[in-house]
Amino acid sequence: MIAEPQTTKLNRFSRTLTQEISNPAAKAMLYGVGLSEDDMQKPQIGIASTGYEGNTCNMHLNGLSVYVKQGIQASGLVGLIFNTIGVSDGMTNGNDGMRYSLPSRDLIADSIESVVAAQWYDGVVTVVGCDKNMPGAIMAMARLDRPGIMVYGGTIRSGHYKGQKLDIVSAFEALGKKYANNISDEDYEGVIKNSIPGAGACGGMYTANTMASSIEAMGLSLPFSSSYPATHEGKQEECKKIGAAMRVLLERNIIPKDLITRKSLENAFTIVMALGGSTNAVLHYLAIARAVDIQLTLDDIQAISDRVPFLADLKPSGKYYMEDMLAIGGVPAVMKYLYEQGMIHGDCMTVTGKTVAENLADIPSLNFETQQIVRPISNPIKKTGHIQVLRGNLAPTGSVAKITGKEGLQFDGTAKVCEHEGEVIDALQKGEILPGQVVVIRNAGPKGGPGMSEMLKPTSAIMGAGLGDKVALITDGRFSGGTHGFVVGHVTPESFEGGPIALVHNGDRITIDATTRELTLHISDEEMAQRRSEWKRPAPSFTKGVLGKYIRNVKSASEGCVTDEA
Ligand SMILES: CC[C@H](C)C(=O)C(=O)O
Ligand SMILES: [Mg+2]
Repeated sequence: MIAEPQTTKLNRFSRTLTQEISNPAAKAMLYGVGLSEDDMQKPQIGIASTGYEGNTCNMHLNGLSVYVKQGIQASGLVGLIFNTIGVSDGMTNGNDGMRYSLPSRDLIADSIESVVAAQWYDGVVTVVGCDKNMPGAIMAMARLDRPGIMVYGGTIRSGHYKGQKLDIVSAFEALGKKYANNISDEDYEGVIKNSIPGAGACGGMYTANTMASSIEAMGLSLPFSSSYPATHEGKQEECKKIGAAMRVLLERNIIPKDLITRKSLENAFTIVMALGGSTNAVLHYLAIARAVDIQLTLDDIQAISDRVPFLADLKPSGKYYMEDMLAIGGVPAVMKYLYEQGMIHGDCMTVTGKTVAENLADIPSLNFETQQIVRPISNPIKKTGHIQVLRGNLAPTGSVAKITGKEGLQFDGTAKVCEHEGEVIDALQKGEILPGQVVVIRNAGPKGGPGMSEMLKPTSAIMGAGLGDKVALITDGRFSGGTHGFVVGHVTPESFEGGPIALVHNGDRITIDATTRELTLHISDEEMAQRRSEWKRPAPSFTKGVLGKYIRNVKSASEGCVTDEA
């Protein structure tokens, strides 16, 4: 019941609290937090920050949220900051804290959805940094039928030590070097002390930068959001512009569901492929698509990989950092190039209120004479995408490989089974990981882990030990964006569900073939059936708390590990 005259149509949701006579206590509380009578007529925007002090990816986000709020207030809207959680992937990779990383994506989504819906905000701005923040924020925005914009906290600057540039992966790979006696104690400490110089998300084309770049391509953040480093003044300017953009979205009632379409998801994945992004993008876009009821499948992602070349010489497998991208025109320049090549759909709407093509109109083109980071399509790093969906008797419902071609396209080897990622480290220290082996890490899936941990520690240790092109690795866990080498993750069904990965024995022959897209365990069907009849489902390692709840709810990696579906 509207009791007071309606002065604006933009407060579609908040007017329930500010205009309806039946919610006097809510209005009283809004006066209590400092709103004026004038403010009661204005649309209210929730500003969700995943800021916290303990993670470099997130340590500056509460500060950025204040700039967002300033821009929102300046645009005649009310901005109200709230916080939600984040888990540091950099700090949890290689330890049991990692079990909480992927579950944190859904916790973030659920908490943003809860606050925005319960508090009747008319729009939402998410200010996010570490890996799971971005997909979590977008999943929440997708569920909420009101305008939303994501602000990425920005990439970190590179660290420096003895004339070399460093990032977080340098610290992980230093461990492999230490095991292989390839680094002095002084340099080991030097790398650790100098890898991370301050605020910003991990600096290569790792998961945070992958998600930020592709979400920008999908149209859910302002152009350049993924390219301004965390400490660049452009980042603060972007925050201040959010208010004006939000006003346009409110006036035209453009909501994330209008922006997340099959075409814009294709744009997102085109950027993931061209830039050599993280395999985690597969999980996250499957989940984002499901949030808007688009049936995106692994085969759709493979189809994009088949037509989009891998072009960018960015870390982990390449030379450059995300901080280097701004100087060549950032993600918009890459998008423009791909748009001109017919690889990006220009007619998708974005949070600027303009289409992709309109946003790109004034963007300078990539200059292939002056920059070496992004190659032309005529001279790609790899003709097709580095992310490949493999199936076969070892992954009947799919797996996701990261194959840049640098280590070849086929690997034939013998299984070295590790029941936990820690066993890889032990085996490396004992010199038991040998050229020609396929390291199999199981019990690492969404239910079995639980939480489908990233295997950055073992893959970095293998790299650091100089075995990157001699050993392959398969797992029902997933990979950090920092992982490179011959690796296959997301093997489904996972071992906890009795997937064939649970039935591999030491010494079995395994073939990984990115040309036929097959993952094969060379045993007979009879032998497979025999082993299956002897297999017993393990007891879940948690029955209560977040992880117990996760084990009961999470879907397979091939379904994006969503937790909100029956
Ligand atoms: C360097 C890797 C980072 C910590 C990560 O977790 C990812 O990219 O997924
Ligand atoms: Mg990660």
